[in-house]
Amino acid sequence: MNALCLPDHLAPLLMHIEPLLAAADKYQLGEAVSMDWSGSEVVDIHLEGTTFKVAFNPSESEAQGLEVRDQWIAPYPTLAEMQQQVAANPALVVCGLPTEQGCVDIWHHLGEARAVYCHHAGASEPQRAMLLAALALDYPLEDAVTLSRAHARGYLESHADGYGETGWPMTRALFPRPLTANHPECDELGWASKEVAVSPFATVERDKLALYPVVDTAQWVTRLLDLGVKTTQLRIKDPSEPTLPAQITTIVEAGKQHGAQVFVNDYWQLAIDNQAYGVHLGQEDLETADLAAIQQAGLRLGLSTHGYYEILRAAEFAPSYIALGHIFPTTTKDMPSKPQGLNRLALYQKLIGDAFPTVAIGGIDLSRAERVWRTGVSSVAVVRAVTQADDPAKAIAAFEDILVRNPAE
Ligand SMILES: Cc1ncc(COP(=O)(O)OP(=O)(O)O)c(N)n1
Ligand SMILES: Cc1ncsc1CCOP(=O)(O)O
Ligand SMILES: [Mg+2]
Repeated sequence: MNALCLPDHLAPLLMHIEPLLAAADKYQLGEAVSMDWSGSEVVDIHLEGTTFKVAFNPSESEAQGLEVRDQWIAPYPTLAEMQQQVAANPALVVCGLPTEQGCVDIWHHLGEARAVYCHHAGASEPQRAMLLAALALDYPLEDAVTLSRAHARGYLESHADGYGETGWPMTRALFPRPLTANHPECDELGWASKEVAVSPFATVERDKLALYPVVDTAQWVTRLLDLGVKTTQLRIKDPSEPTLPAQITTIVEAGKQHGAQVFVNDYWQLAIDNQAYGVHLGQEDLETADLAAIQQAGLRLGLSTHGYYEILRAAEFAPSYIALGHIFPTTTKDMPSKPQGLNRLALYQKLIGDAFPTVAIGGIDLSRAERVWRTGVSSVAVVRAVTQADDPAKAIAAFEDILVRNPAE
């Protein structure tokens, strides 16, 4: 069991944290969290044998663990200053930095600062409460910060007009927007972004997007197309594979002949050169791949995500689909993040709604497909469930029987 221990001076947060933990329990969003009192001046969070500390606005002598700055007195520091400070200090978390028209939350990610921005900050105690509850539920910091802003806004709205959300935040409009080059106010705010702005990507045909096998040879792709699969991906992880360019040429041609949506994983330049149907990229590719070139060449773009912040960040680039993973444990790929599980998946799907098609991936087999499909995702991507099936044709047919959308939906 995880534990969240509050110091006495934060006792007023209890009335906000308890309903959040109750909601997390109801939606089964993670391990149960027990509440306790901290012997120190700061918050202690115990997760699977590790403990870390969170301090709000600590003085230099108190600083230990995460240092959350959320109280601001004019004149406020500039966003550019705070971006630099957070980039240099992995422990610093900036919440609700006031700007001319809103507020910014900033945290450290691999030597850089990342941020979300919105026009209305919401209420501060619910914001702190969600930050702590989400950390105790083992959400990564970026998701805890993002959720905490959404909850702060939902809480305030619910008290202003009775229509907001006091429980777990679900409505996209409450969530802040990541500051990327695609945010219209990015330059005006003085946020230095590494990516370039890009127009929306070409769309996919949703009715061809139910089963999405991901395979590692062109031979597999052509075999799947012959079996009637309408969406698939070539995922060869060795960039020095000598047959890579030829395999990409083969699958692009085969996809066209079959009227299928064939994606190329990773190799966006070869995908453009071959006028592929689409390319699938990961989060780390967003800063290095030439997204504008992919978009201008008319290729579809699928993006991997692993939580709230990454979903919102991916949405800023208006991709052709958003992949959500990994849902269950997998042996196909080493994953730095934890499996999301079906309940978190259902909430991500609700957040995205109809804005983008979604693809669930990771550890999905025939026994789990129906429960995944019921969350409302647009597609189910599988590796082993097809490539290691005794009879892949039979497995594909069985998936297709499950992945059927009711026409009324
Ligand atoms: C449909 C789909 N979803 C997720 C992934 C994973 O992409 P990525 O995070 O870039 O990791 P690699 O596949 O490159 O190892 C995917 N390929 N397809
Ligand atoms: C490529 C990838 N990205 C996230 S999980 C995964 C592998 C999924 O493989 P499997 O369906 O065999 O678990
Ligand atoms: Mg990749």
